[in-house]
Amino acid sequence: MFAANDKAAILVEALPYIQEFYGKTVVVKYGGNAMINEELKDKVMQDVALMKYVGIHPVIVHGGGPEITGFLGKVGKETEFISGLRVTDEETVEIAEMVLDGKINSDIVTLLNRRGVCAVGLSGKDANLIRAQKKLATVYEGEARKKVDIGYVGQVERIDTRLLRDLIAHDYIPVIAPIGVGADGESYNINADYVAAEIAGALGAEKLLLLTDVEGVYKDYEDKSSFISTLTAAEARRYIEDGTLTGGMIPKVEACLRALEAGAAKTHIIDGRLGHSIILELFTSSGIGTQVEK
Ligand SMILES: Nc1ncnc2c1ncn2[C@@H]1O[C@H](COP(=O)(O)OP(=O)(O)O)[C@@H](O)[C@H]1O
Ligand SMILES: CC(=O)N[C@@H](CCC(=O)OP(=O)(O)O)C(=O)O
Repeated sequence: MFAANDKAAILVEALPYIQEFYGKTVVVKYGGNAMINEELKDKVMQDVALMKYVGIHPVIVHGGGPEITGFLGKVGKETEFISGLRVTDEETVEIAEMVLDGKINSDIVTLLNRRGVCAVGLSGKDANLIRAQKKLATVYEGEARKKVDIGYVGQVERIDTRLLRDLIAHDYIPVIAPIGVGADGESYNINADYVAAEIAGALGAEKLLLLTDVEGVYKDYEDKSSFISTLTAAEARRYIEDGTLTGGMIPKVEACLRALEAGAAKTHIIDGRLGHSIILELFTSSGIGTQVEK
């Protein structure tokens, strides 16, 4: 265990960060692949509660890809991803909404509330929070790229932040499921990274933290010594085009770039498998993960 002086040093190390982030908004994207077990989930909830109690305004956007895949499997439906996005027919969007809004969102709200904060669950349909339209997937083939129709997959058209700002002003923690609403009331399945990015941008968040199941970004995914701690926008774009980044890392890095462009100050991709990764990133001088910069 730590000696008393070491314990005090840890708290004192956090002080400048607590001062810096006091009163600021931090958007946390909690991905399905980082929801590994109950113990780890509770550590995320503790981190969020701690943020709240030191005066930061946390906003949670969650995913749940693996759980959606599990439910689709139970009803005999195959899952296909194109460039990190789920191909979503009418039945799939219904199941995705049920799993994300009906199950995962409510589970997170319950866990957070048990940690002594007041969380409020929302889908993007509530108060028209997330207006969406159809998104086509981009497939990169060397120099060429093509657009593919993947069904009820949405892209954010507009975030209406009024409800979020009201909730934050009254000390509630918004917990948001990545379902958008179209012009005719139809539901769109949106990758949670993109939703988190738009929300972080619209709220002018101090930070966007994307929790995932890797340490961060690697130049060569097979070589763990090629870890990148800071990625510039130009490098990020090059790595998407040249295939350095594949699958779910594409929306994640794109989300960071979009959040920066839309008004967020800093973005980080961090390892959600590591207990207390949020407070390690926020309150220690070394930080963790990959920071994506403008
Ligand atoms: N260059 C890369 N560096 C790190 N991860 C990468 C890279 N290229 C692809 N990936 C993949 O991206 C995945 C993270 O995306 P994803 O599985 O969608 O996470 P989440 O469910 O947290 O949103 C990693 O598990 C890894 O397999
Ligand atoms: C269009 C699209 O791919 N939507 C995602 C939404 C959930 C999500 O983003 O979950 P993770 O953060 O756990 O990956 C999906 O259907 O899996």
